[in-house]
Amino acid sequence: MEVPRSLLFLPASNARAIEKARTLGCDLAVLDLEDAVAPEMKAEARAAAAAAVKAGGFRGAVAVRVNALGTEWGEADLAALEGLPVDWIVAPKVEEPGLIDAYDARMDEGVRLCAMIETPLALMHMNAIAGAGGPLRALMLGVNDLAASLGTGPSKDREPLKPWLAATVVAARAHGLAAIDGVFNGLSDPEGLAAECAQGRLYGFDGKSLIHPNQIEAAHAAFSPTPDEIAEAQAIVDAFAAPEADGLGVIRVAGAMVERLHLLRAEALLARAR
Ligand SMILES: CC(C)(COP(=O)(O)OP(=O)(O)OC[C@H]1O[C@@H](n2cnc3c(N)ncnc32)[C@H](O)[C@@H]1OP(=O)(O)O)[C@@H](O)C(=O)NCCC(=O)NCCSC(=O)C[C@H](O)C(=O)O
Ligand SMILES: [Mg+2]
Repeated sequence: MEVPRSLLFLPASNARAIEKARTLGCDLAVLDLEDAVAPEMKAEARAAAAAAVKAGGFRGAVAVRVNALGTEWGEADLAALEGLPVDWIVAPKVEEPGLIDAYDARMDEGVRLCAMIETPLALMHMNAIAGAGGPLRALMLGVNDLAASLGTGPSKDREPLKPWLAATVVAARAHGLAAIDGVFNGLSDPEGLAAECAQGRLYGFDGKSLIHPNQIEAAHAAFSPTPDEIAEAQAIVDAFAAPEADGLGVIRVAGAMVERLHLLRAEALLARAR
């Protein structure tokens, strides 16, 4: 599975943004039907998202964030995507593992599901949600809704959200899912964005959700393996491939102890770099 590094949200009601998204290098364009679309525009946005997915032309993969099942729009959003070449469906505010089955029953075979974790109840149920199986392939933290529902105060480095950044990565890793970091709301704060992308990578996230085209490059810089990481991983692979490493579980590489678990990690990093 290709894990996206950059997931660019755009309101499906914004035709110009859809056109623009087709020209951009984001790994995944997420046509939003939920919070970026006003209630009176929901039906129009749904039709626009379906038409855009059908027409294609995106450089990367394409997703639709539907309204939650249980809202007055959720069922119709999913029905409108039936038979269309959508790569991912993003499900907002998932709070119960049973919901994953409900999405599964309404999704075409082969379409991947990304569950958004953005409420206190979701945090409490995260292990069960992540382990629900079916089409679920990723967890995405919804930091705006989460901060609002937790009542956290403003903080430069996301101090109050740190336990939940880590918990999301833990739940994703425990069940073999991709972990996607939340959005950065600043539109003209490249340093803040770079710092937050780096923080997400440090916590173990695979990619970041974005809100503006000018955020794509920072996500790619943070979530792609660096030349140093590639060189280090290649050195580990080469060292274990050497005849003298035959039958050894632990060796010395560049002055450090390296075990076979590091070999697996190095191989995964090289695969991601390719
Ligand atoms: C935030 C914005 C409303 C800002 O829009 P605007 O001021 O119009 O941006 P610019 O003038 O700088 O735009 C320059 C050009 O780029 C295009 N554009 C802008 N944003 C996007 C985008 N997201 N995707 C594609 N293209 C975009 C403009 O059309 C201009 O194009 P052109 O005229 O051809 O030069 C706007 O950026 C925006 O709507 N962003 C997305 C908002 C969104 O989808 N929000 C929902 C998800 S975020 C969230 O809440 C996650 C989660 O649920 C949580 O709880 O945390
Ligand atoms: Mg949200």
